[in-house]
This record gives sequence, C-alpha cells and structure tokens, in this order.
Amino acid sequence: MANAQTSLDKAKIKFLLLEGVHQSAVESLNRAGYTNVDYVKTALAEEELIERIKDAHFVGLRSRTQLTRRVIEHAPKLVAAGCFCIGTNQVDLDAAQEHGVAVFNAPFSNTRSVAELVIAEAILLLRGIPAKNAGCHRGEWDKSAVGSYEIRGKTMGIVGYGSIGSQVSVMAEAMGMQVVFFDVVTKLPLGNAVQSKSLTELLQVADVVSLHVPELEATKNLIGENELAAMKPQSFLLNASRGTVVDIDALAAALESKHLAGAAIDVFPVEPKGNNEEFVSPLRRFDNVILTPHIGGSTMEAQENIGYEVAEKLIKYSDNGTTTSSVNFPEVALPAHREVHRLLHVHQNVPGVMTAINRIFSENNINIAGQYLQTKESVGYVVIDVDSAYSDLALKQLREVEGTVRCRVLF
Ligand SMILES: NC(=O)c1ccc[n+]([C@@H]2O[C@H](COP(=O)([O-])OP(=O)(O)OC[C@H]3O[C@@H](n4cnc5c(N)ncnc54)[C@H](O)[C@@H]3O)[C@@H](O)[C@H]2O)c1
Ligand SMILES: O=C(O)[C@H](O)COP(=O)(O)O
Repeated sequence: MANAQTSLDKAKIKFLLLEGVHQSAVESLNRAGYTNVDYVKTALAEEELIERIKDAHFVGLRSRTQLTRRVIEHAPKLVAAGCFCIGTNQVDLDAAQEHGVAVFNAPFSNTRSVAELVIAEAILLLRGIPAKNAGCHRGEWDKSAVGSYEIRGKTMGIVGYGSIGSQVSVMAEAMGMQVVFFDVVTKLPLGNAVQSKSLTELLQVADVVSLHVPELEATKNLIGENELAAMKPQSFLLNASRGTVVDIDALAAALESKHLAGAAIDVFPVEPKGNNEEFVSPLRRFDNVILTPHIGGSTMEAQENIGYEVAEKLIKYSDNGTTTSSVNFPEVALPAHREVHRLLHVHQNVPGVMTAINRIFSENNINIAGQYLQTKESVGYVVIDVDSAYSDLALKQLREVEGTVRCRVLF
C-alpha cells in the first residue's frame, strides 16, 4: 500500500514538516516516494506559517505550532495535518473539519516516556532531592533525613486514567505505592488501583497528585486555589499534561505557604516560543519544585516512533484514502484499489448530498466497484471505486455537487 500511486505526481505533493520532527518521518515519506519535504527545525509564527503552508498538501507539527482557523483558510491545498505528539489542542479541529483537513496524531508513542518521568519525579520529590541538589550547587551541605521519605506505602493520586495515567498506575504499584484515580469516565482499574468518586476525594488522600487530562474547556484550572487547599498538607503536585490545567499563581501561593511540600511541572500556561526565549514563571524561585521545559514525551525512543507512526498515517491517507484513527474526520479503513480509480469526496454532512452523488453514477451509467461512507459531526467522507475510464467524468461532476468540501482521485 505504501507505494501505491496517487493521481498527482508524488514529487509534487508537498509535505511541510515543522518543529524538527524526527528524521524517521522524512525517511518514511521518502521510502513511500514522497520526496518534496520542506523540513523546518522550529515552530513558525502565524504570518510565516501562512507563507510556508500555502502550497503544502500535508503539514506535520508538534505542540508548539498553532494551526489556527486563519492558517487553515490560507492553506487551500492542505488535505491533512499530522500532530507528531499526543495533544491536538494546538489545531483548530473544527476549522480543519470544515475545510476537509483530516488531523492525525500519535496517541501512544510517547506515553511510556511521560510515565517514567512522573515516577522518577515522585521519588525525587519525596526524598527532597530538588532542594538538596540546588543547595549542593550553591556549596551547601545539608546531610539530613528530615523531610525525606520513600515512595513505598504512599498514595499516588492520578487524575485522568488514560494511556499515560494508567501506565503511571502500574509503575507506581510496582514501586509499592497505593493508587487512587479520578476520571470522568468509569475505567477498568489496573492492579489494585481504586477509582475515586470525586476529584476532592482523591485530593484529600493522595500524597502525590499527578495530572494526565487533556486540554479542554472543562480541564481549564482544574487545579485551582480550592483544589490545592483540599490536597493533603505536605503533599506534592505533578503536572505533565497541559499548562492550562493548573492555576499557576495559586500553586505558587500553596508552595509559599508550605501547604504543599513540592511540585514537578513540565507544562505551563505560557511557554517560550522557542529555545532562545527566556522562561518566565512564578515557580522559578522554589528549590523544591522540579521545572522541565515540556519534555515529558521528549525521548529519542518516543520521537523516533512518533515519526514513523504519524508519517505512516499521512502516507496511508495520501496513497489510499484510509483515515483510521483521525481525531476529527470520519474513520474509513480501505482495501487497496487495484485496477480501479478511487474517488475521495469530502462533503458537508447535510441531507441530499449522497443522493446527488449517487445520481451522477446512475445517470452516467458508471458502475460502482466499491463504496465506503462514514460521517462525523458536520462532515461526510465517501470513497467510491470506479472503472478507470470514468473517473475523469465522475470527478468533474462530483466537484459540482452542492455541499462538496473537496474531492480528489487516486489511481
Ligand atoms: N508533557 C508532555 O510532553 C506530554 C506528552 C504526552 C501527552 N501529554 C498530555 O497528556 C495528556 C494525557 O495523555 P493521555 O495519552 O493519557 O490521554 P488519554 O486521552 O489517553 O487520557 C486522558 C484521560 O483523561 C480523562 N479526562 C478527561 N477530562 C477529565 C476531567 N475533567 N477529569 C478527569 N479526567 C478527565 C479522560 O477520560 C481520559 O481517560 C494529553 O492530552 C497531552 O495533553 C503531555
Ligand atoms: O502532546 C504531546 O504529546 C506532548 O505535549 C509533547 O509535545 P511535543 O512533541 O511538542 O514535545
């Protein structure tokens, strides 16, 4: 499937890859015949992105690039976007859907890296290592067991029991911790973990609270002044999810008052746009806080696997039309299209469109070799395999159907 033909010469299909995604992505694209790759090591500000994306068919990005409605409106050729990470909050998914741009991500490849970091941070914080380390760097020698604890026997509270949260759960139990978790969905508890009935119930019993929820309206400031006050005195807060989930000023106050004994924060409400910009945060002054520059998923293993995973999804969509695991698009898993031409029609999901499409085939006496239809919210995606002699005519007429967002052909 990887070397299937597309109607447009593959060398003309442009991939814009941003934020230094792993070379494994470029290798995969080249191997599949896609050699027109514009590789950029950084994120781009909106104006520059608009300039660069205007003739791109595919774009690859990580968490820093903002794929806004305005950018999408200035990308007339764009058929898909690949987020080489888990989060897709940096993409205006509604605008992408409306413009027929399928969005893919890598939901699993970096989850182990985040879970490992969380366990390491829990151990370091309970031992008081961040402050001891900072002291030693300043020439201090504080040899003392006061305030240093094992994690064995302590309670890990996990908020968001998805791919990452559930792995933290298994690892924490393996280290001898008890696990409680809170999720808006009822989840199968792994091992001896127990699902809490409410966030407050979890906050009241956990020695370490680790956040693993997506960025949503409902998770904005999920942990604010009241939630911090509900946490056990001398407990720890870990956030490697999204910066918007924690009210950072309220956290600074809880650390200042010594209600919390420490924290480990990887993501921030405002993050520097690039590695040359200063990192500004009210948390910088605390020795008992581990601060990391949004690197929870940044390991060589994770990045390489993400490169392969997302590139593969973009290649499949380009070569064959398959949209399996898209986050905003109807999911269709398609067989190979041998000896037929494949028409891919993206349309508004409104009554009458499919009738108009099917009329084209019956009125022109075109035999349909295969038809696959799926809808999602405001968008419909129909794939029609036809005899090669008829694809030109069908394509022309399909583009005229009212409600058409985009239409292309693969042969
Ligand atoms: N720091 C990093 O580098 C890094 C790396 C990977 C992922 N992340 C972030 O971590 C987040 C979680 O990743 P994941 O793979 O575990 O996602 P996931 O979708 O597998 O799990 C998220 C879980 O949160 C739950 N949830 C949603 N809203 C909730 C709420 N209000 N209260 C409690 N639970 C809620 C969901 O039901 C789900 O079980 C991602 O969305 C991403 O933003 C950060
Ligand atoms: O959503 C994610 O997977 C993480 O936030 C990592 O994003 P990054 O690839 O920009 O580091």
